[in-house]
Amino acid sequence: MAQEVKAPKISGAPEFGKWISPEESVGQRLKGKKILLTGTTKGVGHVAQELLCAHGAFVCGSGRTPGAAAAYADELKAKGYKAAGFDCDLADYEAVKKWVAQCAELMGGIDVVINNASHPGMAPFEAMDVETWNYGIRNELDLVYNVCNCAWPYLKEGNGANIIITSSTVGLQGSNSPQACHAAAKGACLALARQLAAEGGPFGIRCNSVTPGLVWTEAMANIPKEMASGLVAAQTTQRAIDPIDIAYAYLFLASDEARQITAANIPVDGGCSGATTGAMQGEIA
Ligand SMILES: NC(=O)C1=CN([C@@H]2O[C@H](COP(=O)(O)OP(=O)(O)OC[C@H]3O[C@@H](n4cnc5c(N)ncnc54)[C@H](O)[C@@H]3O)[C@@H](O)[C@H]2O)C=CC1
Ligand SMILES: C[C@H](CCC(=O)O)[C@H]1CC[C@H]2[C@@H]3[C@H](O)C[C@@H]4CC(=O)CC[C@]4(C)[C@H]3CC[C@]12C
Repeated sequence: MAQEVKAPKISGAPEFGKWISPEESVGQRLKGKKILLTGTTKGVGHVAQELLCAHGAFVCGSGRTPGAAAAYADELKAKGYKAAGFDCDLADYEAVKKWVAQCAELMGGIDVVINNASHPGMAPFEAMDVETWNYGIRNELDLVYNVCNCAWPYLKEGNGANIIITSSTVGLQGSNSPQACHAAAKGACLALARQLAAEGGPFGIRCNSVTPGLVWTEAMANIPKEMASGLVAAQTTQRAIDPIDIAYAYLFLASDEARQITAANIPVDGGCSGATTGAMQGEIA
């Protein structure tokens, strides 16, 4: 049964005035922000949790390996940052509801939700069985619904509230990698981000997406060298994308610097989605 929706927060004449001044923002771009960040035990999320903490945020992370997210958060706390980490299978709605409530209680609310965690089901389409498809939808799309739906009531009370959904260049364009489910789920993430921006606007909630190209995380270490150079050659920047490049996009979109940016997508793909170098993208088996 759908719950009753409270009246929108914003109506009537615009309020003019400054939220931040340039000197105030130096080194404190996320001062006081309370951030939920999914998937912090490795890859982009691991780098992003430290970067966002370093810019003044309190960041609560999550992981599937028991104890891993908490252990990493302890390392960040030892550096003087405000961080926490909990075990949570984000594909399990009830587990997410508990995780979100735990984090909201710990931080005293939630201002930002960054849907970074994801795990694709990969196979050539003709060989993609229903289990692989359902696994990918559960772990690339359903988990975004779970986290955003559970966090929504807290965001309505948040300060400069916003959601970031991490998609992929494959959500924008097909590729020669065997990833039909990954493409479908990441394309749906783009549509969901625009819709949540529309429904969140009256409640002061922004929503944006990020579409990374190939990011050189630990998981990519065993990609054959000729394939790796093929993938980078397809980027106009001709430089491998580092996990921190995605984390910088999170930092900007989460901050009040992006207060007038919503329903937007930021490609962090070395130029792949906007221009071609003529070089072929290598196929990732
Ligand atoms: N690495 C790449 O080349 C690209 C990555 N992306 C996207 O960027 C985001 C981050 O990617 P990476 O850091 O490379 O991923 P990763 O595989 O290194 O890390 C993903 C994290 O999410 C967690 N996770 C996955 N499913 C989960 C679940 N059901 N419950 C709890 N935790 C779960 C994993 O345990 C892991 O900690 C993902 O959304 C990915 O789809 C998009 C395009 C390219
Ligand atoms: C094989 C990777 C998943 C490994 C795993 O965790 O099981 C895929 C994770 C992200 C994918 C890449 C991403 O979607 C961006 C690129 C999209 C594109 O157009 C070319 C293929 C990608 C490099 C794509 C390849 C598969 C991943 C690395």
